[in-house]
Amino acid sequence: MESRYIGLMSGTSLDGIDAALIRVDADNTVHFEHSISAPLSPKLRSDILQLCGTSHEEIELLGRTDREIGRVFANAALQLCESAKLKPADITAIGSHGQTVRHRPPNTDRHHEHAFTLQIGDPNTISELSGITTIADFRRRDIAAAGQGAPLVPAFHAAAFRSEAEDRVILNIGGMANISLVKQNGGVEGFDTGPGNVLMDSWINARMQRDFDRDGDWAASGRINTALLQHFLQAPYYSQTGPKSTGREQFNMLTIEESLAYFPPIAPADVQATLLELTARTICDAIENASTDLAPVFICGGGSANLALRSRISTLLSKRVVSDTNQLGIPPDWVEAVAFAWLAKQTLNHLPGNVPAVTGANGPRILGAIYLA
Ligand SMILES: Nc1ncnc2c1ncn2[C@@H]1O[C@H](COP(=O)(O)OP(=O)(O)OP(=O)(O)O)[C@@H](O)[C@H]1O
Ligand SMILES: CC(=O)N[C@H]1[C@@H]2OC[C@@H](O2)[C@@H](O)[C@@H]1O[C@H](C)C(=O)O
Repeated sequence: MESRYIGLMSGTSLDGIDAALIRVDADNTVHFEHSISAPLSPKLRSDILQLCGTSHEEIELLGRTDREIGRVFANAALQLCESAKLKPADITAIGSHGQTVRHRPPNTDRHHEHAFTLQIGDPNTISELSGITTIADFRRRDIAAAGQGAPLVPAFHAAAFRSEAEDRVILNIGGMANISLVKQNGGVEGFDTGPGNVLMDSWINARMQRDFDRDGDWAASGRINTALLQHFLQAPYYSQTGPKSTGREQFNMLTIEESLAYFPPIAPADVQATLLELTARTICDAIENASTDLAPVFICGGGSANLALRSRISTLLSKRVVSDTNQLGIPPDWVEAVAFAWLAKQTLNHLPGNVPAVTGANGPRILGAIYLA
């Protein structure tokens, strides 16, 4: 029997809520059917940013924002149903990623007993207001099993994008960037490579009050500062081996400013050009190390629309075919939300959603909790 799921995602970039509708056939084939994006109000965006920072936090703001995100996520799900001419009763479940406000995975200075990750967007509220069973809190079970809690999309990439003819690299460029190496033999590897759009977004926001550098035009107008690039590349994250995951805690405006303090003033456009080069280089180095047999690369996430970044990635990976997930049937902007719709299906069917080889968890785990309608 076929069933329908909704995936709700608000990522590190804070550019809005992505809501995607999938249909899953009796043979488990996933079809991307419909999508909408819903904005975050300036007030909610600024509250979330405050919670992502390490100062001025308070339980009141956390509790209030958790409920507010629950409300806007529920509305996004209802709007998606309306737009797809479906009733809430037609949807088996929502998979809600929520909004990450802190990600402290286990790593060299934090053992798994002290690791935690926090995604907010109250699933009780989503279930109550939408009338749709909601599955949420996907990452914390993996952390409890000594995993990174991220990235979680590799299991979906393997289920949806595997080819029997070739290995494939799926590159997601969101706020952070992550790769999945989907092997033709059924295996999958993956990790966060480091910054995706987050550093370029932060810099243009600080200097030009724009949310992002459209098409990478500003970066393309500047020149790469080699010394600054080398300085950025020394961040320990890039040379760490996986399992590894990261977030705004490690890559943010403060980390840019700390590096700039070592140098005489650098033209802002040159800084942007250098940040784009850093992003492209760290992504491509990670791909070359993970996949030595020139597997083709399929890009997804908002960064796939950054023409200058895409062109630089294609140049650095010139021996490979680089395209995007449109070639695989899902438009780049919707892969993450679709992945959380699919993860909801996994949980509802008591199937694991993590890949222990990716996250480092002690074993496969059924992720999240179910909030019945
Ligand atoms: N035309 C464009 N030119 C340049 N950058 C773009 C363009 N369109 C989108 N982007 C970038 O994509 C970002 C949004 O990407 P996306 O929605 O994948 O992020 P996200 O949901 O926060 O992802 P994640 O959860 O993986 O961090 C924007 O902040 C911007 O940097
Ligand atoms: C903690 C968290 O929210 N991480 C996100 C973020 O955005 C990209 C990268 O960092 C990845 O680790 C993850 O998202 C995707 C959806 C994942 O879990 O696969």
